Amino acid sequence: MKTAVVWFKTDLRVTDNETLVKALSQNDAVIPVYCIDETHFKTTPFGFRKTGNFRAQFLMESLFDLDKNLRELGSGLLVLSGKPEVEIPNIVKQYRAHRVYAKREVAFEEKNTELSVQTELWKLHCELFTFSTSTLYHAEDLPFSIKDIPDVFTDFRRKTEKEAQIRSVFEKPIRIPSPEIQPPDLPTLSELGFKNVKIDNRAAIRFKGGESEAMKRLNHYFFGTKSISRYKETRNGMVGADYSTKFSAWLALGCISPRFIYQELKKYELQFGANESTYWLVFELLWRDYFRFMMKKHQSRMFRKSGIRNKEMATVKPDWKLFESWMEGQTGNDFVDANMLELKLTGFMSNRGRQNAASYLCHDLKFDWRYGAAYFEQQLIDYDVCSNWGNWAYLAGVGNDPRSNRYFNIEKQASDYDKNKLYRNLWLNKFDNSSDSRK
Ligand SMILES: Cc1cc2nc3c(=O)[nH]c(=O)nc-3n(C[C@H](O)[C@H](O)[C@H](O)COP(=O)(O)OP(=O)(O)OC[C@H]3O[C@@H](n4cnc5c(N)ncnc54)[C@H](O)[C@@H]3O)c2cc1C
Repeated sequence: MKTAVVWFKTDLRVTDNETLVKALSQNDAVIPVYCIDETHFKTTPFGFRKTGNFRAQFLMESLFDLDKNLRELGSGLLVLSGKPEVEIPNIVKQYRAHRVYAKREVAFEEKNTELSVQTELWKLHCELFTFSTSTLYHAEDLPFSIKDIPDVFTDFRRKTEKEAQIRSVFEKPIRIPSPEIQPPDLPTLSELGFKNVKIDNRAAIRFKGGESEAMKRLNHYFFGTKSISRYKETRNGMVGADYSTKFSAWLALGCISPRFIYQELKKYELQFGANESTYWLVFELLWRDYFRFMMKKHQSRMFRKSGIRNKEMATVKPDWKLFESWMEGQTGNDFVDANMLELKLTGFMSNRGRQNAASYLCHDLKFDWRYGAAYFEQQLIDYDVCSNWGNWAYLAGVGNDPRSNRYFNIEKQASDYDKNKLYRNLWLNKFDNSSDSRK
């Protein structure tokens, strides 16, 4: 009897999960496993936690939902805590598994963890099989080798759209043969060292983790409200649930795949018509792909202060009081402050807000951009290593931007995108908006 471990990471779904499907087709039984990696909850060299409470909560909800979905297919999720390079081999030994299947990583730390696990598995004569499962276009289908991918997005997009095809999705398995798996005992936020998350009733959306919630959000945005047909005009908005898709948090943890979104988008277009807005979502998902491919191409250079351009940025000696005022939304610039408060109190900020808040830190305060990226890493509910560090480097002027200085004139941005101060008034008023805490 051939038994394999499926090691879930940021692919917390059963639909369109090639890793799971391949493990099922090549083995008699599989053991779905998630390891709560202790390093993900440590403090980084920049002084922030790698994961903050909003994402921790979202992760636990996603694991709960994945277990439920796996159980409906006859299996369940085995949840471990510790170091993957210790915990995954232990499970392999316990179940005498001969293979481990997992998502393929591209970023520096994640890749190192993957390699450490692989090294330990080799000692047990167990092989690690990995699959690229998080992009719209598969890396192998691109019209360039990774090292030749253009460093300018438009060049990448045009050629890719012209010459590559998007693969179809992997259907959800019908049944998962597994040994009996006890329901997981997920840690509470306080066990992970966090206070309970408080819901601010001004939050654009109540993000709840898991594939089931991701599907609900997609159906709401596409077929329920048809908001997708207006996306191109509304996507720069800042107030409310439906100015943009809000798919990011579910995409970041892999509760939904970009190819599944694409498949549903095509269904929607057949039924209700295609327009510039429906296309624009593909355009944005291509940005997401792009930062992942850039990470694969440039690796640890994506995290350097001088970035992939090896460009020295003129920064000032760190003034931590100033940095704190930025984090706390107390710089005195009302547009930046409103955005930073939204991030602090909800774990989310619009794309327009992120661009302005990042530009302000890099170009107005002349702060080392990596501190901003590290704070976002802690704080964002939708943190994705490639999208976060890639966008930050881009805005700091050391990344993939062909323009030499992407400076945002914040006053102009505020009057263009928040003309009637609706957004600023929402976040800068003084009364307490936090409501009940959730368990
Ligand atoms: C400084 C900075 C940091 C960022 N950090 C992250 C991050 O950690 N995680 C993350 O998912 N996005 C990040 N983004 C990109 C973008 O701001 C968010 O994806 C978006 O605001 C999420 O809201 P949405 O899902 O409603 O987006 P929508 O406008 O509905 O876009 C749909 C999807 O397209 C993708 N997308 C859109 N814009 C971008 C972009 N510029 N780069 C990469 N993907 C994009 C996202 O997956 C998003 O969910 C960052 C942008 C900036 C400027």
